[in-house]
Amino acid sequence: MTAANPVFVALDTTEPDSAAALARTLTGKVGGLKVGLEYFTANGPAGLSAIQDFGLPLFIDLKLHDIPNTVAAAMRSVTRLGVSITTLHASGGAEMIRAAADAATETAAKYNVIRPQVIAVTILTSLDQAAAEAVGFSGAVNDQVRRLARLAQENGADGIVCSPLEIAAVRAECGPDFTLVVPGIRPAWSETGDQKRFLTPAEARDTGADVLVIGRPITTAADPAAAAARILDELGLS
Ligand SMILES: O=c1ccn([C@@H]2O[C@H](COP(=O)(O)O)[C@@H](O)[C@H]2O)c(=O)[nH]1
Repeated sequence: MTAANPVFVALDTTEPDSAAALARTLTGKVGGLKVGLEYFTANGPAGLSAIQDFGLPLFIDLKLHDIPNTVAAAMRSVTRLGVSITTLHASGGAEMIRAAADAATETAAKYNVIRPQVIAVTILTSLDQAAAEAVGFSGAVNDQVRRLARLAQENGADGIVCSPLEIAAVRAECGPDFTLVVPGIRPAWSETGDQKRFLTPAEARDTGADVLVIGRPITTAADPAAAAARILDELGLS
């Protein structure tokens, strides 16, 4: 039996037609679709209609970060969209994470919709050690990510976003059932761009990532379907 495809493609565009075209061409080659701030601020919830008929789980990466009351209210709205995964920032604190997780649970039950996995972003993969220190994360990034992962887990988050470099530390801290969503994925043949903490798809998967978030190596390739197929091949899933 073929293992489940862990690749969620990041459809970072403002255009529903472009997102739908990519989703169409990548169906069968990716395990899920992710849209984030770029898409959601341009199109709102209505924009999801362009990508929800491909039979693939949807991940809305909103990285909520505000006071608990505000984030809980936003999480109620996100939950009603019926998506599989959504995000908030772990640095919003224990009370904020707990309020969001509870809001997702209550809203899913009330409207009989799928409860999204509530996933806490630890330290953005675009930050290297120096940049993380400059925003106040003192000490090794690895240790700070592990600390935030524990905070998220203790307050009801289903998992975290971390870079591939922290997977082993977080697994050791949080156990096998905590979902690790991992961007900062760069095949050896792709450009790194603004990602500072990255590994290849196979390295990240083999270290224990559950979800591999991959955008530009696929979406800006001359042939996105071929790029996705090449990644699947490297993962031994083709
Ligand atoms: O720490 C984080 C959190 C989220 N992301 C998101 O993942 C994708 C990565 O896209 P690439 O084109 O493969 O770099 C993008 O949507 C980010 O918003 C992240 O990269 N790092």
